[in-house]
Amino acid sequence: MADGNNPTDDPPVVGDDVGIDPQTLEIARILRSLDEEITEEKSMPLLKEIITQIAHESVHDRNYNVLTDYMRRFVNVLGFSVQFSVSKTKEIIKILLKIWNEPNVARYVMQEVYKEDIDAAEKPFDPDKIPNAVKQLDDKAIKIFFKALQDGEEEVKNIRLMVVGMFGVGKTSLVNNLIKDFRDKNIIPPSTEGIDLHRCQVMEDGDWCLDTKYKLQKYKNRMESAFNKIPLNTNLATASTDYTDSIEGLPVKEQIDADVPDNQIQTEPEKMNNNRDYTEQHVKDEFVQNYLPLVQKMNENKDEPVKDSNVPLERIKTEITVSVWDFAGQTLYYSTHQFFLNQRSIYLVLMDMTKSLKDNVKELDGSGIWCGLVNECTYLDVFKFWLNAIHMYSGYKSTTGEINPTVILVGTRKDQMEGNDQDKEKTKDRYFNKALLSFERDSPVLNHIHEKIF
Ligand SMILES: Nc1nc2c(ncn2[C@@H]2O[C@H](COP(=O)(O)OP(=O)(O)OP(=O)(O)O)[C@@H](O)[C@H]2O)c(=O)[nH]1
Repeated sequence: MADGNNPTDDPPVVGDDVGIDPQTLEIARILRSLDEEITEEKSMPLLKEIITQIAHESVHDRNYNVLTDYMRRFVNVLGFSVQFSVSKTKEIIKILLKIWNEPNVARYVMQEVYKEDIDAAEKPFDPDKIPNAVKQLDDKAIKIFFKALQDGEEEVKNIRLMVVGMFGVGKTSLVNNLIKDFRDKNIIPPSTEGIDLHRCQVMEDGDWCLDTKYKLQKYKNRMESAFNKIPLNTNLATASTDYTDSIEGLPVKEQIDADVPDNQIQTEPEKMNNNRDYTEQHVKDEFVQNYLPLVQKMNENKDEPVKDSNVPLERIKTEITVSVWDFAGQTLYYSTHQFFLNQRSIYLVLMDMTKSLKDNVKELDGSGIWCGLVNECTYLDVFKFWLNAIHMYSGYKSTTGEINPTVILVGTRKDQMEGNDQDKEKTKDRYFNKALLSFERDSPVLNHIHEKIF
C-alpha cells in the first residue's frame, strides 16, 4: 500500500505541480492511438496540428475565436477526410475542450504525447520584424501580431499619399493630374467635401491609374490561394461550411494595412462560427459563386494556372499601389483631418505661390476661427499648422526608434508667378526656406521635410 514516502507512489507532476488525474492519462492514451491512426493519411491536415495549436493557445494566449476556428477546422476539414464516427468525433471534441480549458493538461499532452516543452516553445520576437506601426503598440499587441504572422503574411506595397493645404490651393487639381484616368478626362474639380480617396496602381511607365480592375484580380488571386488550403477531395458544393475559414486567414500585414474596410471580402466571424444558414447563404453569394468553377477547375488540374483575359495585368509593372487622400481645405474640416494622419504616409503640403506668407488668409465661407488659429491668421500660420499637425499625429519617437513621415512641399499656381522657370524655382525655394526658418532650428518638425535646402 502506498505510504506517500515512496517517490514512485506520487502522481506525476506537470507544470504548476498539479498531479495528473486518470482522465488526463486517458486523454494522452487516446491521443497516442489517434496519432498513429491518422498519420497514415499523409495528404490531410492532421489532428495533431490542431491539438498542438489548441495546447499552445491554452498555455499562452487564450482567444475563444481561435478555439472556435480550430473546432471548425476539425469538424469540417479533418472530419471530412478521416471520417471519424460520430461518437469518436464527440470524444475528440471533448479532449480538445479539456486541453483548452486546462493548461496543465495541455502541457502534459504536449510533453508526454508529442515530446514538446510547450513553455519553452515561445520564441523571443525578432525586433527587426516588428513594423513601425506595431512597435508603438503595447507588448500584448506585438505578441498578437507575431502570433497572427504564423497564419501567413503579405508584403505591403501600398503608399499612402496625403494631400493637404489651404482651401482652393490646388490639391484636387494636383491629384487629378497625378492620376491618369482623371487627367485623361480633363476634370475640373469641384471643391472637396471631407476627404476623397483614390486607390491607384503604379503602371509600367510610372503613371498611376485607378486600380479597380486590378483590385478585382487581386481578390481573385487571394480566393485562389484561400481555396488552395482546402484538401482537394473536399466537395465544395456540398460542404456545409467552410472555405471562408481560409479567407479569414487573409494575410496579416495586408489586414493591418487596410486603408478602407472592404465589404467584399470582410467576413463576420461570429455569424460564421455559429450560423450554418449564414454560411449556406454565403455560399450562394454571387461573389463566391463566381469562384466555384474556378476552384473546381483547380481541383481538376491543380498545376494549370487559371487566367482571366479581361484584366490587363500585363500593363502593370509592379504591385505597388498608391492611396491618394485628397483632404478638403475648408477650415470646417480641419479638426477631423488629424484623425486620418498616419505614420506610413507621405504628405504633400501645398502652398499657393502667389500668396505671401505674411498675407492674411481670407476665408470665403467662414469666420476664419479654426483649430487654434484665430481670426486674421496668415498663410505662414496655415503652413505651420499643417506641419505641426503632421508631426503631432504621425511622428513617433520611442526608445527603439523614430518615425518621421516624409513631407514634400509643393508650390502651386506656378503659371501665375513672375519670371521664367528658373526664377520661379528660386522664388519657390526662398518661400519654403523662409517658412521653415520660422520653426526653431532644432525643431523635430523639420525632420519630416524632404530635401531641405538650407
Ligand atoms: N492658375 C492655376 N489655377 C489653379 C492651379 N491649381 C488649381 N487651380 C485652380 O484653383 C481652383 C481650386 O482648385 P482645387 O484643385 O479644387 O483646390 P483644392 O485645394 O482641392 O480646394 P478644396 O477642395 O476646396 O480644398 C480650381 O479652379 C483650379 O482650376 C494652378 O496651379 N494654377
